[in-house]
Amino acid sequence: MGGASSEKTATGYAAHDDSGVLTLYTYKLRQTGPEDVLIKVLFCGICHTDIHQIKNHLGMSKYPMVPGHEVVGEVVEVGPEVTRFHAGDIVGAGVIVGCCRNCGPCKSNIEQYCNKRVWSYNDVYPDGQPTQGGFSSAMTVDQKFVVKIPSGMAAEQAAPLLCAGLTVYSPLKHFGLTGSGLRGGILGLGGVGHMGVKIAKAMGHEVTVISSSDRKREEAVEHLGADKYLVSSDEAAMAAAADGLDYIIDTVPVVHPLEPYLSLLKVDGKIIMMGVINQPMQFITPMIMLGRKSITGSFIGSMAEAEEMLEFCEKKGLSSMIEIVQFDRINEALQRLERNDVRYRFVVDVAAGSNASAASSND
Ligand SMILES: NC(=O)C1=CN([C@@H]2O[C@H](COP(=O)(O)OP(=O)(O)OC[C@H]3O[C@@H](n4cnc5c(N)ncnc54)[C@H](OP(=O)(O)O)[C@@H]3O)[C@@H](O)[C@H]2O)C=CC1
Ligand SMILES: O=C/C=C/c1ccc(O)c(O)c1
Ligand SMILES: [Zn+2]
Ligand SMILES: [Zn+2]
Repeated sequence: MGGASSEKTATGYAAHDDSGVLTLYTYKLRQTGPEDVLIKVLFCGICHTDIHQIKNHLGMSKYPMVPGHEVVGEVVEVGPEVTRFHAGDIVGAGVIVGCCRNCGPCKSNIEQYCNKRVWSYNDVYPDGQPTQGGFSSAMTVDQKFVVKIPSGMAAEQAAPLLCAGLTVYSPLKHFGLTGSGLRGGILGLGGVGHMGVKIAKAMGHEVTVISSSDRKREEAVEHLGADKYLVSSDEAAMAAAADGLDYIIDTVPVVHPLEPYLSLLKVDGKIIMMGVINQPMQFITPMIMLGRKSITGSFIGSMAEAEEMLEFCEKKGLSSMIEIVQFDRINEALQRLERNDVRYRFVVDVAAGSNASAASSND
């Protein structure tokens, strides 16, 4: 590996079109700037958003695209103005790698809501260079968007916390839903949903999983600690559970009716939409008026919340439930995730499958 100014390359798995298939791709890494951290990727979780982006569900995909935004790696080089990280540190990076630093959200430390946010992939830096994500041997990330992984946490277990964990922690904090004794619902028991169960339980909530099938019942109760399990098509069970929940975290990634879930909320209850759904959704207004209910949304979390969430998980001994995937089996994992066949997050073992050392330098 060369010095901070040498040109480096990384090798990752990239989508080249919307077919869903990733193939190996070598590209130029952004130069390690004064505030940048060069990370050798160790593990990267696979989020359903990666499928949305690879398959162009949002109509904004640019190829070649190296996805992956639940990144854990080892710092191998830092720019001269980096104060918070050193070579050898185990760190994480997530969905956002840049923001304007001047707007209202940036000044309020909720930079995920900056309109000039830079996404970790499928985006460009202000200089026009494409961003590429964590299904790759290396990433260069501004120190503002890097977090330290607590020393007691296994790197592979930490990866899903950087998107899935943060995505549930942030709205629970923001909407004041942290008190013990609250009754929470988790709609859709996938990567985000399973972290929802774990984090809500750790906050002392009574947690109901609402799933599309009975297949995950035993695991949800026995392994994740859910208190109740509802199958959304079981009309009698849904009716019996009406008016019982303070909030529902809705992680379903496709269009679905909202009325059955609004019915489960108490007066003043909230449904917090997480799924990225690029089609209109419907509800009739009495469903929210007659109960002062809210339909709201939330987008990942801030870097400050990411640090807080990692501390919370460390303190409570929380980790994710994962299936490790070899780097060259990434396409199989993507197909299984799309078929709803994962318990509960795939994490790609990037370092074991990267021939390239972190980043190759050509000087
Ligand atoms: N707002 C934000 O900041 C973030 C948004 N997201 C978005 O949240 C959504 C969920 O992400 P993630 O948890 O990674 O996804 P997963 O695929 O891991 O989980 C989604 C769950 O939804 C349920 N489901 C119902 N219908 C379908 C369907 N047709 N296809 C697949 N799943 C279905 C399944 O649960 P069950 O079997 O229990 O029914 C499934 O496990 C995605 O749209 C993702 O883009 C993700 C991270 C951050
Ligand atoms: O997985 C994290 C990203 C979530 C996301 C939310 C909203 C949106 O428009 C996206 O493109 C991604
Ligand atoms: Zn994600
Ligand atoms: Zn901003």
